[in-house]
Amino acid sequence: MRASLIQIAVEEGESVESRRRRVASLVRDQNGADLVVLPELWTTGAFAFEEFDAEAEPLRGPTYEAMAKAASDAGVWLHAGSIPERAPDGTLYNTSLVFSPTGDLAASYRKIHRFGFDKGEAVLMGAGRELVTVPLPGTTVGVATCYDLRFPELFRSLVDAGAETLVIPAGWPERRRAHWTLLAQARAVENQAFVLACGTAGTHAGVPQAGHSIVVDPWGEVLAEAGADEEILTVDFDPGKVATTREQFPALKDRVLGLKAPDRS
Ligand SMILES: NC(=O)CCC(=O)C(=O)O
Repeated sequence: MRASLIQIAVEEGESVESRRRRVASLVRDQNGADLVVLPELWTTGAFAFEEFDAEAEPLRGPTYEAMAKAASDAGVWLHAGSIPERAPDGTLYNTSLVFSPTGDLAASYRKIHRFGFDKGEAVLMGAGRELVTVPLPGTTVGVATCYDLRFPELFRSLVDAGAETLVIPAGWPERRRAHWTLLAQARAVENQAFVLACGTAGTHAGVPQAGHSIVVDPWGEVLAEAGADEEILTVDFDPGKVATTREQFPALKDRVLGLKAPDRS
């Protein structure tokens, strides 16, 4: 299976409309890939909180239209990263879109863990509540977004739902780059799954982005890692390695569930 992670530079000098056209063209160029992955909130930038409201779109808005067409032009599965979605009731969500090679929407995922504590995304956007897996030929993809990477129980639930390849669009800052690579490897090792994590490059809203998109195999080996700038990271991997790793080192079967601390009251 060939995956291309498009690590887009999100800079303030470029309009959303021209970035959308540019990204559609980059996706169309990936017609030899099976799966193409884009980062989180690449239209606005994940830290451009002030832009979320003005740039929010309905699920089937301009980014949906452009990405559906790009996926079908290239004939690829496309995880189109996420958009600031405005739901019919007016609530904003950080929503990922996954398209099939015919340009049909295969899945959408509203980010569950919102970043910002008492500001930014955490107060401006609603939280998703649903796990999302997508069956692709040869592997089942589990979907999560950026800050979700810090919550291992989400990934374990995705694995319980059948996920073998974990795809994580992000807008991760340079300041916490060490966490990004460490957590991507941890999620791969503990879940014996591929991790494809695609971040942004550039600086927006004064926050330099980490880049360093990364692909990790179920044994925790880094198959490919991008640098800091805009880059297309292409990797060939064998999805069958998930089954062989889980058979040869069956740690997932040794889970002990339902543990409780003794009641000392
Ligand atoms: N957009 C995000 O979710 C940022 C997450 C982040 O910066 C972190 O977890 O650290």
